[in-house]
Amino acid sequence: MDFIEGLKAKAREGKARIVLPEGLEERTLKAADVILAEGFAEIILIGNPDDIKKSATTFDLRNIDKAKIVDPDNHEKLEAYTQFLYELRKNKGLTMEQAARLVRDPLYLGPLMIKNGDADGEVSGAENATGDVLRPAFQIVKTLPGISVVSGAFIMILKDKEFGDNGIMIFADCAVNPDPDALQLAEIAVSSAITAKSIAGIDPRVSLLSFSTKGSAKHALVDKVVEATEKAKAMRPDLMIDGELQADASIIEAIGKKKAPGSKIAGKANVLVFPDLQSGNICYKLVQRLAHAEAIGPILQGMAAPINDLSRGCSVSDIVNLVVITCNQALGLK
Ligand SMILES: CC(C)(COP(=O)(O)OP(=O)(O)OC[C@H]1O[C@@H](n2cnc3c(N)ncnc32)[C@H](O)[C@@H]1OP(=O)(O)O)[C@@H](O)C(=O)NCCC(=O)NCCS
Ligand SMILES: CC(=O)OP(=O)(O)O
Repeated sequence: MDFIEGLKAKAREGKARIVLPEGLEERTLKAADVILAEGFAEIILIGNPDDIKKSATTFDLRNIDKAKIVDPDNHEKLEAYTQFLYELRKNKGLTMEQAARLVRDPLYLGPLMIKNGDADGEVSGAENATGDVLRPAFQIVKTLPGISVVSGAFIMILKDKEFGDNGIMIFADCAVNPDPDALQLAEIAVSSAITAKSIAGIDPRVSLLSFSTKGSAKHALVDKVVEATEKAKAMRPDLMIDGELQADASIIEAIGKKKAPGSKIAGKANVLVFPDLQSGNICYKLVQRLAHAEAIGPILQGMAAPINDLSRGCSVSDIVNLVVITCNQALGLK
């Protein structure tokens, strides 16, 4: 059984309730149809019910009637959620009028449903930018205890099975933190190791990437990665973490041996931690497009409930895959 089919089988056991706030978006609707046909999740679509039904007919989607549809302008919990949001955010200056407007925004409604126990997880971002998906999630669902920085990881499924574990690697942070400091980078490395084990099912070998390997270059940007590596090792001495390593030294055995002799990670890394969001986001997209890798994510690491983002460039199968991951996260938290 391949990786995704294995996760689908697990998801089927618990049938998590996944809310899709972009219920009128074409790829999202098509993905919902596939998921409902395969029966591994319950789907909640946010959007005007008549418009959703019209689109389902236009796209010839036969399973959408199995979804629960929530009209953001007219549902039984509108007032309760408005009051809830107001209470939650009034100390941040939110007024009742603003709360009443925000609860009609599907990107706020999804996290509100999760926080109130009406859904188990959310996937969105096929048409909205990442920041717009993240802000309501951060404000309403917040982070797991002990986590100060949420980050975005991709499970990369490479065509070349020689890399990672049978072609599976984790790349992070590719989505959230534009310029993490050393402590944040260390936390991202630890969270990525946890994602590798708990979601991808691989034993993490984490490399903190740089343009330098073990002192081959001197620069403040390199110092940050060196410090982050030390902090990550101190946070979790039980994990296999090393840095600073260049990309080739991380994944090519002969180069790892030459540039970082003695490193247990060099040449064998299956979790790549990028020094900032410029490098992480650029790199995952290049590997996805040039090497035709599947990129599943960004999976948000460290959220108190599974809320995951999509790239606006996603395909229907990318959405299905991320819903599978979200179901598995939700079942893991139950
Ligand atoms: C994540 C992001 C949306 C935060 O936006 P922001 O407007 O600067 O947010 P703020 O600093 O005002 O914080 C808003 C809330 O989110 C929380 N937050 C922000 N970043 C966070 C993080 N990485 N982890 C956890 N919480 C975070 C803040 O603590 C704050 O909570 P509060 O309002 O309850 O106090 C912003 O960093 C961003 O846009 N990142 C890049 C996203 C992107 O474009 N990625 C590329 C494509 S995937
Ligand atoms: C994850 C990501 O890069 O999202 P987008 O392509 O929508 O900016």
